Amino acid sequence: MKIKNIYAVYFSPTGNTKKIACFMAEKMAEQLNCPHKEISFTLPEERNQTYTFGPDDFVVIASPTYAGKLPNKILPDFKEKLKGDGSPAAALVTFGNRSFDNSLAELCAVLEASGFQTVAGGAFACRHAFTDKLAPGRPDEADLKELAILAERTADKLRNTDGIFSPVNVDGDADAPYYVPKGMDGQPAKFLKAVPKTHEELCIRCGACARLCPMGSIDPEEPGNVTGICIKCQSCIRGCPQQAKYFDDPAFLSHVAMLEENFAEPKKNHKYL
Ligand SMILES: Cc1cc2nc3c(=O)[nH]c(=O)nc-3n(C[C@H](O)[C@H](O)[C@H](O)COP(=O)(O)O)c2cc1C
Repeated sequence: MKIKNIYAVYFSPTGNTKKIACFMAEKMAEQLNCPHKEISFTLPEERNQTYTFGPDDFVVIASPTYAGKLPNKILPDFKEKLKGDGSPAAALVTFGNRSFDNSLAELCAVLEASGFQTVAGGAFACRHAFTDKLAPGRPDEADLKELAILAERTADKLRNTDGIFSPVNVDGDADAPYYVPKGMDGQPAKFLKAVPKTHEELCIRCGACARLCPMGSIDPEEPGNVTGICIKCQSCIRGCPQQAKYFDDPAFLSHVAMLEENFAEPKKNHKYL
């Protein structure tokens, strides 16, 4: 089949998923000799509109893994705002070196239900949003090389098929429950209500945290005020030029310590065609 446009669509609060999605789209565009565009699905205003793709668009759709699945507060947008018309798609997830569990299976199921044909899938280990000690520096050159090969093989699959694909078969169960985060004591770590704090003496009121928050939950006038839901994505923490944001919730910190203790061994990427 002939592809006319390639899109990279990503939800990516701390940048890893964007990197993976855009790299795959760029490589696919080189392979198939067509233009590529990126669509960020990260900020509230970016998730307000519906994106509809045609049968000769190839769409790379990428999400981070949160608690072993797709981020639950973004799931409704993934389901309702992305529409395909038999559009071939690559489903990609990133994960922070613990496990992608069921996120890729869930993404594939959502895309198939929304009119996409999943022709390729991938789960790529990336630096954990919570800590630089898990998968530090990833995605690195070796990861991108693997992704380039996946792009090459996906392009071959598109060239050699008439436009009808059976859904890609990935690991995981789309209907499985969320992973329950544990603390250092092995017990569930309950930090659902934790919100980022602000070192007022460092904050220069630049508004970066408010602009970057995917939930629009930070008051731009008073960045110490969290006015809505916090999904713990770490966008404000990593995007603050003053390092003025932090989490001090004991259950959250205990979960991060548990991850650092038990999930430091580098994980491999998974690719599906
Ligand atoms: C709230 C939250 C939950 C996460 N849950 C998992 C998980 O279950 N397994 C895992 O390996 N990584 C997990 N991670 C790590 C992210 O999947 C990883 O850092 C991802 O690459 C972040 O994508 P981004 O840089 O595009 O924001 C989680 C991160 C956050 C913020």
